[in-house]
Amino acid sequence: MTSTLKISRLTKRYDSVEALREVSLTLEPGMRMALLGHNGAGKSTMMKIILGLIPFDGGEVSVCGGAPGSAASRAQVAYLPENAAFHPALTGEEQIRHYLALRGESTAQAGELLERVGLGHAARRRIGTYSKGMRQRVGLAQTLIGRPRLLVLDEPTSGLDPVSRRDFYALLDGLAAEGASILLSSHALTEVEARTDRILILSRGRLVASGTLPSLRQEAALPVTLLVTPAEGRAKALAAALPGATATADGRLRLDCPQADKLAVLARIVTALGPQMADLDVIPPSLEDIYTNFSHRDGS
Ligand SMILES: Nc1ncnc2c1ncn2[C@@H]1O[C@H](COP(=O)(O)OP(=O)(O)OP(=O)(O)O)[C@@H](O)[C@H]1O
Repeated sequence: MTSTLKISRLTKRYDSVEALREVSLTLEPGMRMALLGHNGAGKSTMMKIILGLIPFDGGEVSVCGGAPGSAASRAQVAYLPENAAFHPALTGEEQIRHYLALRGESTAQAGELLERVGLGHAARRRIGTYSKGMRQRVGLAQTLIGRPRLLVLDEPTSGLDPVSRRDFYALLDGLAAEGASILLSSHALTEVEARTDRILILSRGRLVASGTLPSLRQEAALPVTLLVTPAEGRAKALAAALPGATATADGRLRLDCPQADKLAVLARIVTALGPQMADLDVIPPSLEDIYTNFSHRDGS
């Protein structure tokens, strides 16, 4: 299987700023990858290099088998900038027809593309009357032109409401299922946690973590939280039996334990204290916890 994107030991400097330092990653067909990092971590720089918009200083980059910015790779890559700007006087359909013409594609597909992103009903309205979410969908429709193999999306859901975000990710899921690779940057960790397959964390230009969520959880070795709800009238007895636990505002008991001890601790609690409990929740570390952990390891 040919990787859609292969980057090895990529380094980029802007004068005195080292924006990327020896960053490596591989993106396979059908994979949805999230690029996370603080402001100035190097995410946009990496995207611009992939698109062939700026040169780099060291390492190798192969985009759909070609050099970034080459005609072959450009034909297979789509890009959605964070704040895509469109002509307010054009209708959604006119704008997409324009992009189709630029790409040498049949303009007759405009309606279908807008339908796909949920804008069929507004296709003939001027973009100047669209909401931010609707404009973002025009941008997404534009990225679908020519069935790209790689979609590079810079904070694609910023400013979208929860339902629009869910619809947006559902669309990405469909594209990935058809074999497209997706690289997106985001600061919205909760949605990334649920809707991507691989996570990269950049900090000050260096890749501080990369992998699936379970593998990053393991690597971070953060504790698992057990939340125990006492049975009626058993709160005091339960608190006494769990001396390491702290009381939460909603009357539950919180116990943190190392991931490796989770099953043993659970077995012990359930066997010894089962009748005193009304419920027990096991909460793994969130992507936010993991992100914070790796970012702090880097000293930032
Ligand atoms: N044209 C430029 N000239 C000089 N320095 C630059 C230039 N573009 C980016 N930088 C610097 O390179 C570093 C990485 O910037 P980049 O825009 O890639 O970060 P980012 O992760 O996309 O940040 P954000 O989340 O804020 O969009 C920053 O220190 C930034 O100031």
